[in-house]
Amino acid sequence: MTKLAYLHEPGVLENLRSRYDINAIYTYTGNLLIAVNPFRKLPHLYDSHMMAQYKGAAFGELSPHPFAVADASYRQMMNEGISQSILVSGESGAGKTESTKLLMWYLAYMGGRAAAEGRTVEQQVLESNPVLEAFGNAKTVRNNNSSCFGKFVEIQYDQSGRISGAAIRTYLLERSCVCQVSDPERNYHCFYMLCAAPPKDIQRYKLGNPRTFHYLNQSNCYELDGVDDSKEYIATRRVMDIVGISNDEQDAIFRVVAAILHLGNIEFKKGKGIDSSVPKDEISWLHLKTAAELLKCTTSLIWTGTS
Ligand SMILES: Nc1ncnc2c1ncn2[C@@H]1O[C@H](COP(=O)(O)OP(=O)(O)OP(=O)(O)O)[C@@H](O)[C@H]1O
Repeated sequence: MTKLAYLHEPGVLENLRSRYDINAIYTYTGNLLIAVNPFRKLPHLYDSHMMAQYKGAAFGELSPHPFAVADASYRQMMNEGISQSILVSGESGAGKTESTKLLMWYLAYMGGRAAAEGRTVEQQVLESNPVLEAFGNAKTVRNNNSSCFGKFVEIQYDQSGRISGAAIRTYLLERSCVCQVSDPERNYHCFYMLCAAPPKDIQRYKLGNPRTFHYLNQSNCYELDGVDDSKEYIATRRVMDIVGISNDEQDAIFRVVAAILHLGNIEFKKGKGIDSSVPKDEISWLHLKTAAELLKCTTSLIWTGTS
């Protein structure tokens, strides 16, 4: 970009477009990387052969790529011994989540251990994404898998450059989206996954058709193209195992998710006292009791865990 004769907005946009037309979705502006979302799979750009190519290559020597950014930060960390940060920003649907995953893949590849040494930390780092997406992503008008939260991912390395640990901090989860969804958006993925769980779990969490829950039936969108919620539920459970969430904790988490759906179905009417209200009818009472049962179990679990 910096080599353009005229560095103004039309020139920048034209440059991005002409590169995009030849599938060159990445462009450098100095050492900043601009990514234009291709909205289609370009697997040849991200295979292990590509990772090997970028390993140790000087920044700017190869085509612009997130692997090059990750490689430069890894090498700077190793050479100077100080922590590095990569900031990924852009509007909704721009490709931040996908770009972050590519950066994490590369950083895990660089700091990975030999297979014989066990790969749990990197595996946990990479596998944390599906768990975060299950509970923090939803379909919006602009993006079928929109992250409704911010995250700070920290990957820690030892002196020799191997991954020694990781931490993910999430913030700003849009809680208001739980109660209000407008067509054609969808609520957080976890609700639909849980409604599509195997029968024994449906029974355990006292759920059923998503169309019967107020927090889900405000919109007519229940399914996503190419996504099978029942498979996603099984996959999320498996990944929760991998990242070290115990069965009891998983159960507590899904009890809360189910209780939220039941709480959403409680309607109120005016009570006898001033400013008081009571559940409107038998059905509302039933949902209140169910939510209480689900949450009571969760609470007692937390108590046993901390005593
Ligand atoms: N590099 C890429 N290659 C192929 N598809 C991509 C790429 N980047 C993004 N996409 C597609 O665009 C969709 C939206 O991207 P992504 O979820 O990363 O956006 P985002 O910036 O994180 O959005 P939000 O702020 O809403 O969470 C993805 O689900 C994917 O289908």
